[in-house]
Amino acid sequence: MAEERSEGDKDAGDTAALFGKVPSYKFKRPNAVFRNFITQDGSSGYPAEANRYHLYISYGCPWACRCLAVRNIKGLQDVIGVTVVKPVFERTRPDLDEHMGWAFATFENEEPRASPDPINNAKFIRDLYEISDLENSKKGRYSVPVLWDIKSNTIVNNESSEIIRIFNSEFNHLARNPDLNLYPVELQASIDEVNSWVYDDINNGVYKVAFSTTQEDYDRTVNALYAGLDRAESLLEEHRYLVGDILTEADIRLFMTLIRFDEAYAVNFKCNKRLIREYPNLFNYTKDLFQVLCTWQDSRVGETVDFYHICKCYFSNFVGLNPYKIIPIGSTSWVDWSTPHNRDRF
Ligand SMILES: N[C@@H](CCC(=O)N[C@@H](CS)C(=O)NCC(=O)O)C(=O)O
Repeated sequence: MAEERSEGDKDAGDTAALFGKVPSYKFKRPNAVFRNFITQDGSSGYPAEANRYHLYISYGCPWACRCLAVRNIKGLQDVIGVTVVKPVFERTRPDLDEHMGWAFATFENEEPRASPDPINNAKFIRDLYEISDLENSKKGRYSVPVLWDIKSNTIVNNESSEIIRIFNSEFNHLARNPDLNLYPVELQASIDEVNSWVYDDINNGVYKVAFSTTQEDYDRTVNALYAGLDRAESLLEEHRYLVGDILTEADIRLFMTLIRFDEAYAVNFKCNKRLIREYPNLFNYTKDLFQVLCTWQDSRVGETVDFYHICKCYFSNFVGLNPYKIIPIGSTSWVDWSTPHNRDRF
């Protein structure tokens, strides 16, 4: 069930490139460490049970939001709980080291839509990694999403591409939408193929652009990003979704990058050759996805998009890119993702 080559495995590397410091080397996304699977039959040691697992996310993070979107669209809201962290990093061990990371709200309403941790009463995502595996956690990357097993008190998986597959296939006996299959067998090869270039050029591509430290690197990565967007634009000329006419995980994965693009990536990440709202197909597709996901069986995936969290997260946490943490005025006020689109012509 795992992706043969998971995204985390592809780009092993250093963590300082991600946040805070200005890196002097090429951007590499570090490996996710926890890679266990939950299975319906329990054969993996982690059986799919209601209210046993908990998902920790940030609304800023596109990787975490894909997990939230799949959990919602499958109708697992009453089966898998969710806690949202605050959008801005904090010092996690002020007396010990310099680490800045995801923090839980200390009380309800401290920050809109962020909450205290109801499961572990942790203060930081870092605490969850240290409870699970202190030695490995010393490598120092404490990312979201985190899928937590309440019963054995550990992180089960922190790789979004795997968590969405777990939610898609392993909880069907508990899901409100068991028949929705975002990774059907007959489309798996096509989905994998699309995921591969969408990940390299677009999902992860925007980060490669942002963390380029030479003009040469920037030129190369930004050209790859726009080649990827152009490729998606022309695919969407022929079909409603990326892999034909049915919604798959490939769409949810692309959507989470597109919806952040004009606000965050075009500005803070220097991805400004063309905005998503200037691409006829990508713009309408993003609206379509937003609307389909919002209304599908009350999945309320639209609630996974929170521009307050997105802007606070992107403009505050990448200190090397935006040292004064100014949040630019942006355009969310005029882009209404719920306005008509032309995608139902297919
Ligand atoms: N491979 C991971 C990547 C997740 C990831 O990069 N999350 C970022 C937020 S967008 C994070 O939590 N970074 C915090 C840190 O690295 O300390 C996945 O797809 O699940």
